[in-house]
Amino acid sequence: MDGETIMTQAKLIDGNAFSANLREEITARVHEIRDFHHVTPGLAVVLVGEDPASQVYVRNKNKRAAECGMKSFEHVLPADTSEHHLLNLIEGLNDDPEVHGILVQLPLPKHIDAQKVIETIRPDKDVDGFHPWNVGMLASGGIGMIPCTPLGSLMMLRDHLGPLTGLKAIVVGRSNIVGKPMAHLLIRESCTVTIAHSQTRDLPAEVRAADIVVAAVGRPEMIRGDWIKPGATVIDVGINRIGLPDGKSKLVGDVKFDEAVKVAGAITPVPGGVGPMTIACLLRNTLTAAARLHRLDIPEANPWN
Ligand SMILES: NC(=O)C1=CN([C@@H]2O[C@H](COP(=O)(O)OP(=O)(O)OC[C@H]3O[C@@H](n4cnc5c(N)ncnc54)[C@H](OP(=O)(O)O)[C@@H]3O)[C@@H](O)[C@H]2O)C=CC1
Ligand SMILES: Nc1nc(=O)c2c([nH]1)NC[C@@H]1CN(c3ccc(C(=O)N[C@@H](CCC(=O)O)C(=O)O)cc3)C=[N+]21
Ligand SMILES: [Mg+2]
Repeated sequence: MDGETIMTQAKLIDGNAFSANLREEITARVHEIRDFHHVTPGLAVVLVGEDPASQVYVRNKNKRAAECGMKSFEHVLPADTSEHHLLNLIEGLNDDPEVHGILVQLPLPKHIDAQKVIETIRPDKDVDGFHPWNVGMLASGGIGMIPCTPLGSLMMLRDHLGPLTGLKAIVVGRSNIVGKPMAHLLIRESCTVTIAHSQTRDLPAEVRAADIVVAAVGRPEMIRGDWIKPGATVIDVGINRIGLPDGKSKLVGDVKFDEAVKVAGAITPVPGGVGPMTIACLLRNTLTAAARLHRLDIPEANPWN
């Protein structure tokens, strides 16, 4: 390297470390409500079909739930499960006093109407925050369940940047599970928010204007280093498994990390960024649901409502 080249390196936002702290706080609260109120938060995870990636997430969730002292209930159903059967299962979980949080892993097989499934979950047990009641609460400023991935992303942004007031943010992706709720959270934080998607004209120029970039596209390494404004904060939500020439595979985000890390002020890695925060926020939402269902007056872990 010649002496005149100034090499900068973005700060890595460590989702593993942040989520470990959050889980520690959650564990303390779980023990507290177990000892003082005799309530053990319970999370039910429903997986339909045998998508191997989903199975990994479900295993992670169960493991982390147990570490935090929560109960977890796993329902793995075959891919040809009928919609009727799935709705009945959810109604049972809605009525089960041991279950405080219900998560149905998406995507669902095509013969099942995912929206109908989401609308069947009791809003106060909807720890994903996908039920229209919770969507509306977030959009209109009420207190509902905040979707886990956007919440985890916001916690990392606030930890790194402090107040986000007045910053220009772009969310690339407009899905109901990541892009739209993320945009709502950033509006609530008084950012000036752009939402980009597949029909956006000149995406690189839109990204270049932003102080905060949230990438939730599902296209491996699509966002390049020279799209990033120098010093910007980059949250890479993408989880893409790509094949390598040697036949193995690895996880990459939606941002070309090796390029972006030289331009950004801070960036989340994949893995070890948003993914672990998503799981920690799921447990946080389950604790919150248990406290609300039992009308317990306990402080929330890392409150953002
Ligand atoms: N870390 C975590 O915990 C989680 C990670 N993920 C990951 O995040 C990524 C996004 O997930 P999700 O929101 O469910 O994905 P979806 O496929 O539901 O949405 C993708 C969005 O990206 C937009 N898009 C697609 N191609 C382009 C393009 N070329 N330029 C601009 N925008 C584009 C789509 O636009 P349009 O609407 O026009 O089609 C759409 O709005 C995935 O990699 C997923 O695996 C998801 C959930 C949790
Ligand atoms: N109803 C529903 N809610 C979801 O929140 C939901 C969903 N369906 N369907 C699938 C996506 C994806 N998702 C992830 C969660 C954790 C990691 C995670 O823990 N990732 C780790 C490790 C990943 C690995 O090594 O495989 C990391 O990025 O470091 C990733 C992805 C939740 N999703
Ligand atoms: Mg999707």
